[in-house]
Amino acid sequence: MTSFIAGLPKAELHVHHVGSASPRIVAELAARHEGASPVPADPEALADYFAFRDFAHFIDVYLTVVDLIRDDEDVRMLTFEIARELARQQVRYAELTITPFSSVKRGIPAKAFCEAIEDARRGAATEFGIDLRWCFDIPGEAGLEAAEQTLAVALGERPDGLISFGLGGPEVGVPRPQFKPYFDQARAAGLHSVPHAGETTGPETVWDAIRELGAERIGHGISAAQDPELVAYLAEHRIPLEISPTSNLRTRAVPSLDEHPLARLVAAGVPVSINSDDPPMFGTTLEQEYAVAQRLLGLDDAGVADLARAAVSQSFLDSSGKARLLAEIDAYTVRSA
Ligand SMILES: O=c1[nH]cnc2c1ncn2[C@@H]1O[C@H](CO)[C@@H](O)[C@H]1O
Repeated sequence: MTSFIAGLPKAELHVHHVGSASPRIVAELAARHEGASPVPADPEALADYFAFRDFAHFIDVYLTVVDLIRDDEDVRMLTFEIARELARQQVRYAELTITPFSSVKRGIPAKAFCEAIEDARRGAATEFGIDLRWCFDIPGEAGLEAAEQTLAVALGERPDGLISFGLGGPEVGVPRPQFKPYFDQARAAGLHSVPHAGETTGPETVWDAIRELGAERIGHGISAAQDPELVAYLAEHRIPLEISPTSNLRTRAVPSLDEHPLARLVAAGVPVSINSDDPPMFGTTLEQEYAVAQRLLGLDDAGVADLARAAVSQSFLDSSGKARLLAEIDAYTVRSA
C-alpha cells in the first residue's frame, strides 16, 4: 500500500457498523459482558475465528459479534471507535450501514440506540473531523418483520445522520421484491435506496434491486458482470456499484482477486466506488482496498485519486460538501505530484 493512498482524502460508502468492530473493540466488548460468547477476545484467535467457509458461515459469525453489543454505551463506544479508525485512514466522509433491528431485538431500545449513534457522530465530527451518515439496513435473513421494524425505527426516530435505506444479509432464499413496500415508504420519506444485490446471487437480483427497490446504488452487484444488458444499463443510467474486493474473496463470492469482475465492470463504464465492507472481519482496511483496486485496475496515483473522487461524487453528501471534499483531493494530488 503506497503512502499516496495513506494520505489521500477518502470517502467510504459501503462499510458495516458491527462489521467494523476491530479486535481491540471486540475484546473490550467481550470483557464488558461476562457470559459465554464464541467470539475470542484474543486478537490472534479472533483472526482465525474470522475465517469463513462460505457466505452463510460469515453471516453466522457476524451475528455472534452482534450479540456482544448489549447496551447503548456499547453502541456509542463502537461507533466512536469506528470513526477513529476511519479518520486515521484520512476518510473524511463515510456512510455507515447500521442494522437497528438486530440491536433492538437484543433489547436496546430504538431511541437509546439512535441517541448513541448520534452522540458518536457529533463526537467524531469534533474529535476527528470526520462526517458520518447512516444507512439503516434490513437484515434480509430476518424477513418482513425486520423490514417493518427497520422502517419504523428509520421513520420513527429519524436520527439526523440518516440518509439511506438498505437491505443486507444473505441473498440466497431472500428475494428482493418482497421488500418493495418498505423501500417505497423509505424513498417517499426522502431516504436513498441502496440495497445489497448480486453479491452471492446472479444478475436477476440486481435487476430486482433496480426495478423493485428503486436502487440508486447497489451494494456489491458484482454478478452484474454476467449480464451484458445489465452492465450496459448500469453504465447508461449511472447506477454505481459499491465494490469491496477482499470481502468478495473472503466470503467466497469470487474464487480469487484476479478473477474479480471489477476491471471488466470499469472497462464497460459502470461507475464504482471502492470500499472495505467489514474490514477487521476480512483482515483488510479501506487503504488496502484502494491498493487492491490500484493493482487490479493498473492505476497510477492520478487514477487512484479518481477512485476517491468517484466515491465522493456517488455519495449522498450535499453539493457543497462534495465540492469541499473534491477540492481537498485536488489539493492533495497537487501537493503529492
Ligand atoms: O457483505 C455483506 N453482505 C450482506 N450483509 C452484510 C455484509 N456485511 C455485513 N452484513 C450485515 O450482515 C447482517 C446480517 O444480519 C446485516 O446487519 C448486514 O448489514
